[in-house]
This record gives sequence, C-alpha cells and structure tokens, in this order.
Amino acid sequence: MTNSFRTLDDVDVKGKRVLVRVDLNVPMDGGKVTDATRLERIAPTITEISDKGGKVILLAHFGRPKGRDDKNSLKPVAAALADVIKKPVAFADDCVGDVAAKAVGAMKDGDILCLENTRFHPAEEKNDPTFVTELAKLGDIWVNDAFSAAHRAHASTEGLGHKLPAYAGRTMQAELDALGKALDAPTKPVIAIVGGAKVSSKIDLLENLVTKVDALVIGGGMANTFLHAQGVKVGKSLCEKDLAATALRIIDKAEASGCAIILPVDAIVAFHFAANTPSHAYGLDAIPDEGMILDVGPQSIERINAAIDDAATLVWNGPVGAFEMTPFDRGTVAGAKHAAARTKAKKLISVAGGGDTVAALNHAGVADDFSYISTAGGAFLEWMEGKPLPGVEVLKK
Ligand SMILES: Nc1ncnc2c1ncn2[C@@H]1O[C@H](COP(=O)(O)OP(=O)(O)O)[C@@H](O)[C@H]1O
Ligand SMILES: O=C(OP(=O)(O)O)[C@H](O)COP(=O)(O)O
Repeated sequence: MTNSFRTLDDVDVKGKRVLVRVDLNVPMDGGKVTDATRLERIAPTITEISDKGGKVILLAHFGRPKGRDDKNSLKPVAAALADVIKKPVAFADDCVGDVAAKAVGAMKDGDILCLENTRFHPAEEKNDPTFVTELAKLGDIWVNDAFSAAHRAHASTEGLGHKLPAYAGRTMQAELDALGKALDAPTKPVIAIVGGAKVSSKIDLLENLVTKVDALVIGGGMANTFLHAQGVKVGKSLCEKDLAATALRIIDKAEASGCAIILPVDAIVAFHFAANTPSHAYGLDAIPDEGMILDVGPQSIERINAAIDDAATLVWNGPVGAFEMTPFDRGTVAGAKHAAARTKAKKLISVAGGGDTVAALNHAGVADDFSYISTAGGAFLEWMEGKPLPGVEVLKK
C-alpha cells in the first residue's frame, strides 16, 4: 500500500520550495489549541524536510469559513505548531497573491512558513484551476500529509497533485499503513460508533458503512437527526431535520444488511449550551420543547457498552455528546473507558479517529490504550467504506 505512490524517500528536497498540505484543523478554545495530536503527527514530515534543507510552505484549512474572518485564522495554530516542532514558524496573511509570494521569496533553506487558511478563498473548495495555478506558483513540489482531509477534492488537497510533482508525507504513509493493518480484514463482529456534529457531511457515508459493519451505534448530533426521523421530539437539539429521509433510508439499508442500529434510548437535556448548566436525564417521549440533548443518558451508556462487549473490532468517529463541557462528557468518557479496558484485556481491536474524537479520548485519559488512533474522522470512515479518497488517489497517478 505505502509504496503505490512516491514518498519523501523519492525526492531530494534540498533548496526546493515544498508545498506541504497538512491538517491544522485542531480543537481550539479561547484562541488556544486544546488538543495538539494533529500537530504532533505532522511534525516528522515538517522536521524532515526542514532538516534536509527544503523550504517548508504549509497549506491548511481551519473550520468552515464563508470568506475571510478572524475567528478562523491559522495564526494561533501556527504559533502552537512552532511550540510542538520546536522551530520557528513564520506566518503569511494570505495563501496566494503578493503577500504569499513575498513571504515565500524571503525564505531560506530549512525555513518553515505557514500560509493563512486556504478556505478564506471559496475557490479552494471548488478546486478552481486558476486558484490551483496560483498556489502552484509558490512551490516546486507538493507533499500531501493531510490524510484527515484526503476525502476532500479541494485545490490544496487534490488539485495541486495534478500541477506539481506529488509525494506522500510521513503521516499520510503511516495512517494508510496502520489502518490497512488494523482494518483491511477486520475481525468480526465489527461495530462502529458515529457521533459528533458534522451531520450533513457524514450522514451519507453511513449508507455504505452499514453494509460493512455488524452494528452501528449512533450518538451525538447525528443521533438527534435519526431520532427526529423516527418521530421523537428533540426540542432545540442540534438536528438536521431535512435529512430525516436520508436517516430512514439508512435504517432500512442497515436492516437489509443485517446491521443492528443502536440509537439512544434516553438523553441528558439542558436548556443552555454551557458547561455545568443544570441538566437532567429524560426518556425520549419527554424531551422538553426548549431543551437540548447534549449527551446520551445512563441507559444508553449501558447499551453502548453492551454493544462494545459484543464486538471484536470497534471503529469510532464522533463524540456521543458535547464532551468539551462537563457533565456532557459522561457518555463519551464511559464508552471510551469501556473500549479501552476491553482493548487492554485483548478482547477488542479499537480504532478511533477525528480531531474532536481524539481530543475526547485524551480527555478520558485512554487514547494510548486504543489499538490505533487516526488523525482522521470523516476521511477514515470513507476509507473504511472502501471509497477512493481524492487526496490519496492523486498521489498514485
Ligand atoms: N448532542 C450534541 N449536541 C451538540 N454538539 C454535539 C453533540 N454531541 C457531540 N457534539 C459535538 O460534536 C463535535 C465533534 O464532531 P465532529 O467534528 O463530527 O467530530 P470529529 O472532529 O472527531 O470528526 C464536538 O465538538 C461535540 O461537542
Ligand atoms: O477535521 C476534519 O475532519 P473530521 O472532523 O472528520 O476529523 C478535517 O480537517 C476535514 O475538515 P472538513 O470536514 O471541514 O472538510
């Protein structure tokens, strides 16, 4: 698998301007990075290119901005990256145009420069050829080290691979290698836990996933959409009501494929989206109109743990509650601890991924006990479905 594309072993980077696509989409709170796993995982690629005398020009997105805004600037992330790699990381306020060209022009061999959020330009997500050409002017070669964004066919994750000599970074290599070893022929029964908040961008992949796994636990914001589709009143919860038909189709497909769908049977509900706000467990027939489901309830936790007990392999993306705020971390922490204990007892192979999921497992103190932690969430699930990932495919050309 790893050698079906060129890697850093196949190029002399000395003196070259190396455009490195990384994933800097890290969890943040109050301008500070709260989980540095993604930064730690890209460190080997950056350090290797810099130590070999290449000019490292980092391209990345942050959040889902509509145009330029301060809250989605990569500037604080670049500073946090410098702390992790223990080398200076310069920053340019734009990823194309004069600002970027000037910053790149000033680089010496071994320097590291981070360019501002590629998504400040709508052309990035459109994979616009003119924008790809603008980016390509800044580099001699392109290295893709963003496995966790490889399911996006965007200018910096895919388009550049058609314009410049393309190479896989060390994290890209390591992720594909490790996931292949753990999951190419997973020991059955296989269970997936999918939660989180990115409902519209992840719901479609569940339709394929239910044909690959024996049970699917749905939690987090994703579960609210399924519960609504089944007629449960979810009050003011995060819920994408227009996806109800998709949710019902997935339930039907799961039934036809022999995949058990495990949805919450109770919920922790609060009236404000804030830590330590008063909250109570409710049955699904009694969710208050003004309430928000922020975690799975105690009976649901028992069902999730029982489902983990029945599994030989677990894949997990998406926290089952708003774990950043106590006490809404209980369901995610309970499931994480249970899966970690089963893994330590050699009864489970556990693979989890996603920026926030990894943060949640670190919060639970069990990330090191999982069999493998991927930096990727959506990309990892799409890989699991067997879908070609554009950011990986372009490396194979
Ligand atoms: N019931 C819920 N209501 C609102 N947000 C939720 C809920 N459950 C989980 N979340 C949020 O989902 C986010 C993570 O989702 P997502 O980005 O899909 O995961 P990942 O980054 O691991 O792929 C977290 O910030 C968490 O607070
Ligand atoms: O954080 C990411 O994915 P994840 O939430 O699936 O882990 C990637 O940076 C992709 O971000 P996107 O889903 O906004 O394209």
